[in-house]
Amino acid sequence: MSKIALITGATSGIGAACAHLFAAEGYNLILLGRREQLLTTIGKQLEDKYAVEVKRILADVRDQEDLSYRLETLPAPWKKVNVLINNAGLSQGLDPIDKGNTDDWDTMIDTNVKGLLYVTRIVSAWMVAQKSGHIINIGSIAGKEVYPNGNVYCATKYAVDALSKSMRIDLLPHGIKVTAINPGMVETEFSKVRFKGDETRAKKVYDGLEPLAANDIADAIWFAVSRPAHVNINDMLIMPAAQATATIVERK
Ligand SMILES: NC(=O)C1=CN([C@@H]2O[C@H](COP(=O)(O)OP(=O)(O)OC[C@H]3O[C@@H](n4cnc5c(N)ncnc54)[C@H](OP(=O)(O)O)[C@@H]3O)[C@@H](O)[C@H]2O)C=CC1
Ligand SMILES: CC(=O)[C@H](N)C(=O)O
Repeated sequence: MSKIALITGATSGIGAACAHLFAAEGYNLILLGRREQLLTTIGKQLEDKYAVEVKRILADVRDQEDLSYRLETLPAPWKKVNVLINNAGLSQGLDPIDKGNTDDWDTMIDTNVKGLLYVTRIVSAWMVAQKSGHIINIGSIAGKEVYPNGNVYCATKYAVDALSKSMRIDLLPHGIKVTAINPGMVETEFSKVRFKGDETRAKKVYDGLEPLAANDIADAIWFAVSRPAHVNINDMLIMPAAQATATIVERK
């Protein structure tokens, strides 16, 4: 059987770009997300174009019981996952701490931290059993430096940074690589989700500069995954040329 990549949040943005790139490289895919129509369409496109096999998992990473059931009931050959891309994540709201919406906080913590942990708990155990694997965690520049009103989103990405470092230690004896990929501004559905569907506000984030595209991050992930067996890329911080820090950008 070909190699297998499991990608969470595969229905848009960085996750969908990874699905295309890994399929083009001949990987069979397990695609996970909540939007069934997109999972179906993307899966079919990749099967037709690249003659790879695709399993779709319609799941919310916050729902531990359902997620566990769906992963654990995969047929045994599909549990031989070579690459796990922990990409599902989101930001909701951009408010000072005294005005934040606590439901948004719960959503971000439950998705970006607890969801990532639930998936990793299961898939890392499969990797330990097979004594190989590569886990890619999608962090952020927001996990390297905080920015005004980023508070809880930044905290979740700092947690991802800490988890990447500690997973690397825990999984070292088992021959499993862990890579943290930390993007700056990437134009995806990210800002639309952050601003709850306000397309005008979302577009403004990228006004006057060329942001990264989802493919730029997929390329970086592929670079990390395609290194020789003795090489691990621990951490990458990738920003548009027009971005210097989380908040300092050059707009024309
Ligand atoms: N775009 C950017 O500027 C940056 C993004 N990032 C990170 O990159 C990752 C991907 O985001 P990006 O591609 O930009 O944004 P998108 O909004 O385009 O993609 C997010 C993906 O996550 C999935 N997702 C969200 N919540 C859940 C959930 N509860 N269960 C399962 N899947 C979920 C969505 O699928 P569905 O709705 O179908 O469930 C979607 O496929 C995130 O972790 C984000 O924090 C980091 C730095 C910068
Ligand atoms: C500051 C960034 O680049 C990031 N996309 C975010 O909004 O957190």
